[in-house]
Amino acid sequence: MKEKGSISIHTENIFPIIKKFLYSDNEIFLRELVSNAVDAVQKIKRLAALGQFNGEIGEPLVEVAVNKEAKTITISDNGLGMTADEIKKYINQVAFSGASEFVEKFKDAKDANEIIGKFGLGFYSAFMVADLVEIDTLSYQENAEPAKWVCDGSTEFEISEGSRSTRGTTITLHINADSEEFLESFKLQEILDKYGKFLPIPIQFGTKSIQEEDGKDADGKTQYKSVEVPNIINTTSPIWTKSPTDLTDNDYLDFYKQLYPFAEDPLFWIHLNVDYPFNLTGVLYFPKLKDDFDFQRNKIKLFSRQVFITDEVKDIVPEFLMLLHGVIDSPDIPLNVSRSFLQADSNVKKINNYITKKVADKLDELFKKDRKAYEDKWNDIGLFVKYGMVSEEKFYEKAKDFALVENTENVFFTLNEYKDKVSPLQTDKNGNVVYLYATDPTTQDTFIQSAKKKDYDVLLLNTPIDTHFVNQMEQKLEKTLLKRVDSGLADKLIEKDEKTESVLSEEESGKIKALFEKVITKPGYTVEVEGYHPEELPVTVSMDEFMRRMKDMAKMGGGMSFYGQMPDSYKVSINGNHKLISKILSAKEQDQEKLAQQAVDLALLAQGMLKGPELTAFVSRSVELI
Ligand SMILES: Nc1ncnc2c1ncn2[C@@H]1O[C@H](COP(=O)(O)OP(=O)(O)OP(=O)(O)O)[C@@H](O)[C@H]1O
Repeated sequence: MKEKGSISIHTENIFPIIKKFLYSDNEIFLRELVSNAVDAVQKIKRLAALGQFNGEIGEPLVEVAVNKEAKTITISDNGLGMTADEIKKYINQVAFSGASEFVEKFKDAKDANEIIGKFGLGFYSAFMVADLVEIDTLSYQENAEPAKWVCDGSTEFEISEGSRSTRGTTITLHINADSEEFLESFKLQEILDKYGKFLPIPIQFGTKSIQEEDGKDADGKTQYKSVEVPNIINTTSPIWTKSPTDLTDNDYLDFYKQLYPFAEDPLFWIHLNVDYPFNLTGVLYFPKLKDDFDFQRNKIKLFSRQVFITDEVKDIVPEFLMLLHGVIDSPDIPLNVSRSFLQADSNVKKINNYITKKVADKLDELFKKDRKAYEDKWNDIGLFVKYGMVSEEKFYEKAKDFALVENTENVFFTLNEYKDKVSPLQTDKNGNVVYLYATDPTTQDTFIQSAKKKDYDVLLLNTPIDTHFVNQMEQKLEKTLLKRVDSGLADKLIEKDEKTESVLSEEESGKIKALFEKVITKPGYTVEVEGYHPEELPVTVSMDEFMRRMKDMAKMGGGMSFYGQMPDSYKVSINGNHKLISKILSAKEQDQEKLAQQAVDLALLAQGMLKGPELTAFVSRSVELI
């Protein structure tokens, strides 16, 4: 048997094109060939199970070997093998209509995956690293003859009698000069670890030495000897392929360590398992939110039938869950196609919804089962939950029942509980319930205390996501306003019908206003004199809630850049009923300004806004006044 022929495509030579486009990702050749080998072994097992193959299957095995001298890498399997006709059918008839279309379509392609998957070119990725590829194969079929296929990367191939005497396939790659790095064992080991750690068939790569017991010495101590054993690089049944009922917490924790050896133990996990309307299994872990660096490094890994594909899971996993860790395995995700396709793919949307729902269900379960434990974890999971609530409507609907808010006394409430708690005292004259919140309890302490004096409650909303969360709550919760505790005096924040009358006459108010306007020389400050409770602060400086929020959003890149550019504007509220104000009014003319200045500086100081030369001037004026 000897035959020559042309690979059926219309243009001369696709391989230089493949090489050119695929070069950046060339390590995936090993993923493609090893997964073909795994498929072949799984197929023979299936044929045997179906009674269509009655011979010995033997121990399923895929072997990867490298020969540095000969500059070859071989991938052998004891799978179903191919006949010469099958080689012609599966290997030669490259599944695309023409190289010209191919070139046209993918001239801008950056990602090898895009091309390989689209055209069923897995096997041809071998030519990214080899300038000669051989297939030596013996089919499982009765009386099959071994066949050999050789191709040098042109469209010419040669089929002849093969040399394999046992069922299966050996692919030999003659590595090209540019790809000699792949002849290093450590490099191959690294690639195998990356893509093949959880393949379902044992993958052997050389041997390794282990210590084995070897009798006892004269003193009765156990002796050891070193023995060479096959180096199997993978775990064939990773936990996500098992049923949750067969797994213990330790199994999940061990697996987590295997995935992320340097990460701290996760908080909890979710086992995903669905087979309709799409196939998906996996385990998602909620990590502890300690180290930003870990987030960047440890990502969800995406597998397709236990072959690692990528850890770029954007579009498949909802964005707010990208901070989770773990694995997702689905043969239904079109892994090899372009991003725009992914976004439009309905399976991907369903998967996205499914994961969102599972995560919500799990959180709901934890919340209901052990509220205390859930609260203890809130600092870590709150970020996911809030992020999810602001970014996914469907998630909000579920999460509103188990999302927590924490007040400045570190007590947790659900949104409904909080509403019930504060409604009686914190409803304003228009029927709006006003939630007060602090973003920085240390610098906002004066205002928190002033709110507490009125028995108002203050929430702690001090994480980066809270700026958005505050807006979200205001939009979603009926007749509810959120005001940062330092955006005005408590009396002003929650306006009630009963008004404290100012003890100052109109003339006195005007005098005070003019005096303070004179001492405040900075632009953007407006002065207002009103009658608040005498116990309230004499002078407060605040920024309007709306303006400050918009500016915060602009800072975070929330698309409010218009507000970001507006100059800062502050309101100086003078409490006409405070005795300090009466004192200023009755002070000697020359002292009035000094006292007013001092009162303003104290207000700025309380807000952490008094800095530099102004702070220095304040200190020396204080000394003088004492
Ligand atoms: N080791 C092997 N043993 C038996 N058949 C093989 C082997 N490698 C490849 N084949 C056959 O060649 C075909 C083409 O392989 P190729 O990798 O190009 O595409 P694929 O595996 O069908 O798709 P893809 O790799 O893109 O997912 C396979 O479908 C299979 O029938």
